[in-house]
Amino acid sequence: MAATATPGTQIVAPKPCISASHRVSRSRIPYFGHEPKVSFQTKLRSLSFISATQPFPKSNGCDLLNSERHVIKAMSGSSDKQPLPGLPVDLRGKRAFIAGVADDNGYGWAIAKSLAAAGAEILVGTWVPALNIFETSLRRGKFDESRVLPDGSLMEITKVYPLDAVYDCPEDVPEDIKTNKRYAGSSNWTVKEVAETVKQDFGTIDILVHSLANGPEVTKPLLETSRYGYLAAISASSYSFVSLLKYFIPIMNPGGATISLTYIASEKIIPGYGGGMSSAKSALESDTRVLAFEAGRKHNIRVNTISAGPLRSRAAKAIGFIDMMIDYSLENAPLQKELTAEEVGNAAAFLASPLASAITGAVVYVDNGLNAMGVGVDSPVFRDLDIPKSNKS
Ligand SMILES: NC(=O)c1ccc[n+]([C@@H]2O[C@H](COP(=O)([O-])OP(=O)(O)OC[C@H]3O[C@@H](n4cnc5c(N)ncnc54)[C@H](O)[C@@H]3O)[C@@H](O)[C@H]2O)c1
Repeated sequence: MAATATPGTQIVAPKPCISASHRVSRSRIPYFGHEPKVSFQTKLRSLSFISATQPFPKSNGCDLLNSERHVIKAMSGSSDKQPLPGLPVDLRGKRAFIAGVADDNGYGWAIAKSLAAAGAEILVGTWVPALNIFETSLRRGKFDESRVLPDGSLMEITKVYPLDAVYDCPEDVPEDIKTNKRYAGSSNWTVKEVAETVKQDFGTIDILVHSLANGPEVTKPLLETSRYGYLAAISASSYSFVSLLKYFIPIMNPGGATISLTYIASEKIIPGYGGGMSSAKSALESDTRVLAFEAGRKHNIRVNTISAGPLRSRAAKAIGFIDMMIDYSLENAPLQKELTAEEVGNAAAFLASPLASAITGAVVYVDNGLNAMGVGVDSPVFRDLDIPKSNKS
């Protein structure tokens, strides 16, 4: 089991048994459609209002049998799953694992929210050095404002797993990382171990999201990038996706979907996006096609990547020129508006849903159309051209 606490809760238990903070709206009751292999006790423990160290409350007049009946109903999928009107992105009964969530500013968080809004149960994988602060912030309610879903309920994260996607299994972890104090207190965080723990906890998942990247020399031009920096960028930003699929596909239900995040620097020159990160994104896109074939044929799993426009995330701010890229997009993209993380989240929810059942091996651009431009129309050479400006009404 992962050595982390489980923030949030998913189940509506009978009122006398839980505090108000544990109550969630009816729309957040999960459907455990595919997981009968897990024991009832394990399921109870995995539900976050009962932590692994806290026994199920027996005092204060709780009707335990009633509670159990209630939980069993939620887990059995026998809840009244009514068809929604229209053509909705309906992910009720699906479980998603999102790798690369460590705050509420990035694409991973936005994708988690959109998947949750569509009804999916949310598990996240958080980089070990960022785990403590993320869990503490979650617990203290620092993210509560950004947890609000369109229906007014709060996004619930059923479990946070420590993860370092640069390591596949314990044998790969070097001594200096094993003894690093930022890793002390966490265990089972290599990709293989996380997949095994998710399997123990929940049996299966339906959606896998890779929203992580790292390039230690990203601020250096490619010509000045070391072999170490280049390979580290590929390892953290590209191979990590291959590794996640390798270990998670065996616990994914057929018909499932996987999504990663890429950037236009994979195919066009973006000065400033260095350190081998452009190469890493090219590899990620190429792998998306090959993995789509392999995962599609063998497991009926779809593999897509979203080429997202610029967002002021923590990782992007570290590169140092994100505001320039946002300004450039505002000036030059067909749609003259700032891209929101939610727009990428919603595209991911669509791609993960049955509505996208024939889409695989694709690079899907969610960037206000910037990728389609052949020139930057804000260049002074175009000053005499009558270029339409958006009507920002
Ligand atoms: N922000 C942008 O402008 C932009 C544009 C296009 C694509 N993207 C891509 O979106 C994805 C998410 O990035 P973001 O910009 O939302 O920033 P972010 O900081 O929210 O996400 C990056 C995450 O990667 C995690 N991470 C780093 N190394 C890791 C490792 N070894 N194991 C596990 N997790 C690790 C970090 O802790 C962080 O949570 C990345 O793939 C990024 O390249 C971002």
